[in-house]
Amino acid sequence: MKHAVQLIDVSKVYKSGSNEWVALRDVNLNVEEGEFIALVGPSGSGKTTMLNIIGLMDSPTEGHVILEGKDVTYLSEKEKSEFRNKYIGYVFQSYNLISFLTVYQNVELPLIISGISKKEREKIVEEVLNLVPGIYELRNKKPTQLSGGQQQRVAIARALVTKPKLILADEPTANLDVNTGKAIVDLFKKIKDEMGITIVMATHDLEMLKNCDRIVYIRDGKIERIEDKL
Ligand SMILES: Nc1ncnc2c1ncn2[C@@H]1O[C@H](COP(=O)(O)OP(=O)(O)OP(=O)(O)O)[C@@H](O)[C@H]1O
Repeated sequence: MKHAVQLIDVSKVYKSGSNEWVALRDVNLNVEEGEFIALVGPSGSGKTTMLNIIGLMDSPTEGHVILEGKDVTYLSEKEKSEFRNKYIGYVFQSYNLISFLTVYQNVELPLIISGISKKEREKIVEEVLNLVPGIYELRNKKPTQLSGGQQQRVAIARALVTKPKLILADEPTANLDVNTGKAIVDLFKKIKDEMGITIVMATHDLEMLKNCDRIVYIRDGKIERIEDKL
């Protein structure tokens, strides 16, 4: 099976003045296409740094990032941004929706950035609003009028609208109560099983962990162990 993501000897050192902080050290990881990987580790262990490096939002200090079989470590900022728009969807803990845009406009935005025509955008946004349960009827509302679970479903719709091959998610259920969180877990299950999208997610949510394929335990910037789920 083809690898969706490969990290080869990846290290990340943050420098501020004369201080250095090693956030990742010699990380090696292969993620297969269609796989759901959960990153688990204590606060400050390097999960977000790893997601940012896989998502081309941050560069490694050493090592290589291979996405879709292509070494993307040294692409220019413009090339990285094109790659991100085409290939990757992001879901954050705090939803990161734009407050002055409606649900519809939030979901539409990545398509505007990708230069898709208005007619085509209408078709795709309609499709995605129907694909994610319970948000079509909210399409004219603003994010502040929605519950946390509804906002997260809109954020997931926004991540799906460009038909990414990879979804990166950082603690997507951390701000939600158990029942609302379960709807998000079901949605990620659907994204994996029905859409075949590769998922890499930092999470401590037990319901989410039940649905992933492998759990990668991270401590002090290193992969401590990888657990296969049966
Ligand atoms: N821009 C930065 N500059 C300096 N240090 C940073 C920066 N970003 C992260 N770090 C440090 O790198 C380490 C790893 O941070 P990271 O956010 O990846 O951890 P995490 O596992 O995602 O933690 P949490 O679960 O709390 O979000 C932390 O010690 C953090 O303080």
